[in-house]
Amino acid sequence: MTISLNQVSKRYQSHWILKGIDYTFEAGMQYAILGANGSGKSTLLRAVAGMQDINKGKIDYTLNGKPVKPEHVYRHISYCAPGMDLVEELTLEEFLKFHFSFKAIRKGYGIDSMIDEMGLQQAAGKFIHEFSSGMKQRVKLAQAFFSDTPVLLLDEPCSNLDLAGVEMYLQWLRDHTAGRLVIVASNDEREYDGISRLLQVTDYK
Ligand SMILES: Nc1ncnc2c1ncn2[C@@H]1O[C@H](COP(=O)(O)OP(=O)(O)OP(=O)(O)O)[C@@H](O)[C@H]1O
Repeated sequence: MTISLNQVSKRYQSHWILKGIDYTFEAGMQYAILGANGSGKSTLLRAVAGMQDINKGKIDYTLNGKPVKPEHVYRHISYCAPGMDLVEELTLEEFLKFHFSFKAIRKGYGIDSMIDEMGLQQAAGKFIHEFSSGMKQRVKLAQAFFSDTPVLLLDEPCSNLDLAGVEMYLQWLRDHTAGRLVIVASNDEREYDGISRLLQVTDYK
């Protein structure tokens, strides 16, 4: 999917956070959105995901040369952010089965092999409300990476991860992104290792 931003601007109350963004995220490419705390990275990523209204401008989505209606965009996007909720009353296995009853799973993977990749075999039957913050972050990353979508949007993907978790993330970034549009919002260099297309939100103030 290609996502084109045309003069996209966003304000909260009277304060403009982003102004006049003209930028195209090309299908199959990897990008990082960079900027200081509070500069608007998460806001921009949510707008790209169709989850955040904008005050000016337009965002166009094209899949295999055909326009996608904004109300259908969510079907093609996987999104992961620290603030997003998991269904904590479910066990890990139940949660993954629930999530992947709505979104197709990437070819060659099943619930068990995914839990293996997450390094959470011992926690498969445990309730998510009993997980640590780093374990929850692994689950959030997995439900995004292993969904069979052409777009992967990752906000601060290494939040709460230990070193092994960061390695797991970087491995997934190498293994599960071929042919997908990947956009990482970050101010941690490890999170966009190897990504050369960088968008600075401070250029749009
Ligand atoms: N719902 C909201 N209502 C009012 N202001 C908001 C809202 N959400 C974000 N903001 C403000 O918009 C600005 C950008 O926030 P945003 O979360 O996009 O920044 P960020 O670059 O992702 O920050 P960080 O690196 O700390 O995650 C901040 O000043 C924030 O206070």
